[in-house]
Amino acid sequence: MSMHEQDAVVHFSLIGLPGSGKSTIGRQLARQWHLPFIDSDHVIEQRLGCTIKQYFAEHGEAAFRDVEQQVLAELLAATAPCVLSTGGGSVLRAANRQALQAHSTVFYLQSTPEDIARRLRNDTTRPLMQGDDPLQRLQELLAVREPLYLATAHYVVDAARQNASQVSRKIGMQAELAGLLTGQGSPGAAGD
Ligand SMILES: Nc1ncnc2c1ncn2[C@@H]1O[C@H](COP(=O)(O)OP(=O)(O)OP(=O)(O)O)[C@@H](O)[C@H]1O
Ligand SMILES: O=C(O)C1=C[C@@H](O)[C@@H](O)[C@H](O)C1
Ligand SMILES: [Mg+2]
Repeated sequence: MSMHEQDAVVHFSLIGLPGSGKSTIGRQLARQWHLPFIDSDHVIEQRLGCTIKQYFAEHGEAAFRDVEQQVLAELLAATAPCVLSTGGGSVLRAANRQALQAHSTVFYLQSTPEDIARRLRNDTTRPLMQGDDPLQRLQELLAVREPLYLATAHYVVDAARQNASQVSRKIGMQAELAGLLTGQGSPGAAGD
């Protein structure tokens, strides 16, 4: 889909595997671009009144995906532009893929399971990462999701073996080159 097919209010959204840096980099971009930062996982937890991990344990993944779809639709329909970091599984539902593409410029943070597993080796918060073999889990997730991330993204960003600031800078340059930042304040002015 080309940019002119999108609605007038265009958010910037980040998609990618759990641990690929969506929340970290989204926060940095929002600061650079003087836009509000919204993390859909955070909004979901506020709405649920518990952590996503607890909700998964009590209600299962399908119930979580229903809430996620509802929250994403609401956030993407909002009239003020923002930087939106999504949950790692946001692309699993076609309705989410369509909403993300139609209402935002989508950046896929493409990383490797090896990189992410190293980064998350001490993490205990991500429900899908708590098995015996997180690397294998990430490889399985990538096999299912990579085609969906690629089909949803307007831009694919190589985020492997680079720190978050490097990735943010790269996205900033890409957005500037593509003329996506008109009216968004001065990119890079806030530093990173
Ligand atoms: N490019 C990077 N290089 C090194 N560490 C990073 C990078 N991006 C993020 N991190 C670190 O990796 C961890 C996971 O990052 P983050 O929480 O931003 O991922 P996420 O994509 O939002 O994950 P989730 O889908 O589970 O919400 C954090 O500790 C963060 O500081
Ligand atoms: O990859 C996933 O399916 C998930 C990633 C997190 O961001 C959360 O949205 C939740 O833990 C599910
Ligand atoms: Mg996150």
